Amino acid sequence: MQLLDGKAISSQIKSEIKIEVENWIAAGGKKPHLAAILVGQDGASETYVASKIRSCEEIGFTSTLVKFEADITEEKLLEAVASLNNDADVDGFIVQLPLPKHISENTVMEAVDPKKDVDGFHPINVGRMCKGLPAYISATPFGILEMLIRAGIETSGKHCVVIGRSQIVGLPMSILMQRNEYPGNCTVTITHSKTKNLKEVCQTADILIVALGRPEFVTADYIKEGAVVIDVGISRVADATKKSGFAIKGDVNFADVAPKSSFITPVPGGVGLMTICGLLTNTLKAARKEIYK
Ligand SMILES: NC(=O)C1=CN([C@@H]2O[C@H](COP(=O)(O)OP(=O)(O)OC[C@H]3O[C@@H](n4cnc5c(N)ncnc54)[C@H](OP(=O)(O)O)[C@@H]3O)[C@@H](O)[C@H]2O)C=CC1
Ligand SMILES: Nc1nc(=O)c2c([nH]1)NC[C@@H]1CN(c3ccc(C(=O)N[C@@H](CCC(=O)O)C(=O)O)cc3)C=[N+]21
Repeated sequence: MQLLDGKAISSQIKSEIKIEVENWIAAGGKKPHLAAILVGQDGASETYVASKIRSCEEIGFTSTLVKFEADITEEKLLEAVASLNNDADVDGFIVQLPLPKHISENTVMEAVDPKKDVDGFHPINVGRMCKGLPAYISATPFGILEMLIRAGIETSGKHCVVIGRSQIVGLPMSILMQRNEYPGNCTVTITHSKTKNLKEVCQTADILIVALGRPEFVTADYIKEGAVVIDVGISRVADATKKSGFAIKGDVNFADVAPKSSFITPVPGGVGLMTICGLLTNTLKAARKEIYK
């Protein structure tokens, strides 16, 4: 078993981005500026925001957090989106998901200017990604691809099973893993809550990507000997021994699964840190106008 160490890989990527930023600024470019809108309280989102702000400071980006109470109207939220769209200093921004039930996530995602959509959630970016055109690739799938590349994991001809079909992780991940390029060329199976015999399907995976949002759901009996296991899950679970009162758990029971895997990501210290790198990379691309002029 080899650990896919998100901490080591992400700190390498961040130091590379930091140099890029310094060169960009030395050449007269402006400091990249990433903003986030956070509505209400969600454990995974708060974890993400805290981690993102720290990273922006480390690599020399400006970061802004815009916070609203959970009872904000959709109209007011759309106004906030429009104001970031029109703010010339902001290169890219994200609206943290999930949003409260009374707000349509699709309406909000479509309101974000595709040029500033560093989450890659706007239909234009999703469509361009599907067609293999230059696009912002959502940060988590992007981070996972980067991890596979940096660990030199072979993907061609492998069976990749993805648990979860969400717009933010499962779906884009599945599309990327089947593309005719490295990392990709997998035979992909997308699974979800209506999938029958999930365990048996997972047992045929050479690469298993787990994003369902249930702490420690995947156990050793789901795993083929030697599989690559990518754990995307982030859940806060009550833990009285921690100062914060909670521990962060993935969707994979690490202790159980690790001995059977060839490569495995830990949580924390795995995919989450790579997501941040994906977001920072997209923001640098936005500042340098690499995808859209
Ligand atoms: N590390 C990181 O950077 C990130 C972590 N996350 C974390 O990843 C997890 C998943 O997030 P997200 O994709 O947004 O979650 P969603 O809740 O949007 O999607 C979950 C998916 O899992 C499927 N699912 C739920 N229960 C089961 C089950 N018992 N068996 C099979 N499939 C099931 C759902 O099926 P159906 O479609 O039928 O409902 C759905 O497709 C969460 O813990 C989240 O916090 C998310 C983003 C980034
Ligand atoms: N519009 C939008 N885009 C997202 O990409 C998005 C979102 N909304 N909503 C919430 C989920 C969750 N998510 C995380 C990303 C990184 C960490 C992360 O950095 N985790 C670290 C730190 C954990 C810790 O603080 O201990 C780790 O796993 O090691 C966590 C969670 C992005 N998401």
